[in-house]
Amino acid sequence: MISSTAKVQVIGGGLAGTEAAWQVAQAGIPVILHEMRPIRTSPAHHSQELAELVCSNSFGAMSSDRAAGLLHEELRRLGSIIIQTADQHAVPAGGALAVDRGIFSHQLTETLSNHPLIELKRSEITEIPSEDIVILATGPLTTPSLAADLQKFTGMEYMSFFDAASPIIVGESINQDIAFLASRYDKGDAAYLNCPFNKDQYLQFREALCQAEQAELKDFERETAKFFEGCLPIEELAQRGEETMRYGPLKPIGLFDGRLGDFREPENKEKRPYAVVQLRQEDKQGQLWNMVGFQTNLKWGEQKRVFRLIPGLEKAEFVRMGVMHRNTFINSPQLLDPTLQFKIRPTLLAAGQLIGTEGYTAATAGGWLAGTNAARLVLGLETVTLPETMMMGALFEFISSASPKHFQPMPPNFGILPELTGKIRQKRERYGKYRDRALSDLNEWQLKLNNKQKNLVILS
Ligand SMILES: Cc1cc2nc3c(=O)[nH]c(=O)nc-3n(C[C@H](O)[C@H](O)[C@H](O)COP(=O)(O)OP(=O)(O)OC[C@H]3O[C@@H](n4cnc5c(N)ncnc54)[C@H](O)[C@@H]3O)c2cc1C
Repeated sequence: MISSTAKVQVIGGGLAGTEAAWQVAQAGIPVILHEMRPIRTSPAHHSQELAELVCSNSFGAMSSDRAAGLLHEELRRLGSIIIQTADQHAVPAGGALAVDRGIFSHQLTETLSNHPLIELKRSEITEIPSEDIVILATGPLTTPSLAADLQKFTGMEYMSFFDAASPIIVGESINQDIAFLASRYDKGDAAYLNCPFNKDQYLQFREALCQAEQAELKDFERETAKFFEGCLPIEELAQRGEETMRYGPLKPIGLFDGRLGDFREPENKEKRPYAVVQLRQEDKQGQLWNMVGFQTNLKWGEQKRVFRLIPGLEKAEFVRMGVMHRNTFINSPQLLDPTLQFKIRPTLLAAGQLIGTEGYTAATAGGWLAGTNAARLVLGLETVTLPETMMMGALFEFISSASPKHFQPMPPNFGILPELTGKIRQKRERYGKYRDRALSDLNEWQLKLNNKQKNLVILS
């Protein structure tokens, strides 16, 4: 039962919903945040904490000359609780903003639970509340009953693709006589554990991956199975060709075991690995490591058998196995305004992967915008779109990993500029131009936003 006194309700306590609820509360407005876990869990989540990171623990490149880094910086300046908390609990990740996921999510849960204007309710919402200002942030694994109600409300079919998560390994079970610490091109700290293959080992491993048994997809899923090109299962990559993994997650370039000498010395050339599996630190203590780019749909027993063929992982103990599942999203360009309000009901907003944005940082940016606009609706203020520079950041983060077909579901101004699809080099050049004026534009925009808000808060 939904309280009739609530002004704003946020459904879903993932990255988008957590950010959205915080922005509403920080604007001085009471908000109910509905999160179904642990009453009901999803196929990808493992805890009952808010803002759980379901696969990698990385928010992407940190540097503000990269799309993700620019978005981080913009969100930081806009008071994002997600980015602020990520900064506090960062772990070494060679130029990326990666976090200790357990502490990160736990602290966000505590922070939101202790906010006097946030009421955290642990229950599944099965219908879109008809009253109040509502933000839908239930993510790619929105429960079937709410999804059915949303479909009824919009009158539109969902879109979907398949996505997968990588396994996590106990650090002590990794053979560190074989695995070596290094970041690619020695950038930043030596933050990754790298498991090196020679050519024979690589070919055997690929063969085992191609032969391994996959978990069953349901019939209707098999028919429609479209993978997300930025997050392909490792066995799918293995099947695409002998070299595919070596140009993808097993890329050896820039990685050398310093214990073997200086990589610049010609006699050490043949000691360079043929392929490398990278492990990224999961927690501050370095007790857990996730397998970078090892999303998989193999049966769990097969994952253990095949991944233990990786040099250094012969005795690996897994605390989490890889999983694959269907992601659902709505046709945002048709349904939403760039303010993330539904065209047919402006008091209903949506954010996060449910609207087709991909990645932790883009979900956070959408949550920030939906929360800001929900607050502005309560305050009687005009709703806003993301500043152009931030849209560019969102766009570029999104396209750096997505295939063109996934642009479609993004709302018009939240990262869709059709002329920018494809052609990575061209995108990068254009991005450079935007980056240069990004942060100063943001300051101006923020000032305008604050002034408007201040005036109206005083008036109301
Ligand atoms: C398996 C998988 C792997 C991924 N890997 C990565 C990655 O490595 N890096 C990256 O940047 N991005 C990754 N993504 C994408 C990224 O997770 C999402 O973009 C981001 O988490 C989306 O945030 P969100 O808030 O929209 O959804 P979520 O984080 O999924 O949050 C939605 C929340 O809503 C809750 N919920 C659902 N239905 C209901 C309901 N009816 N009532 C109440 N609560 C409900 C869920 O329990 C959940 O807590 C991955 C996604 C998946 C699914």
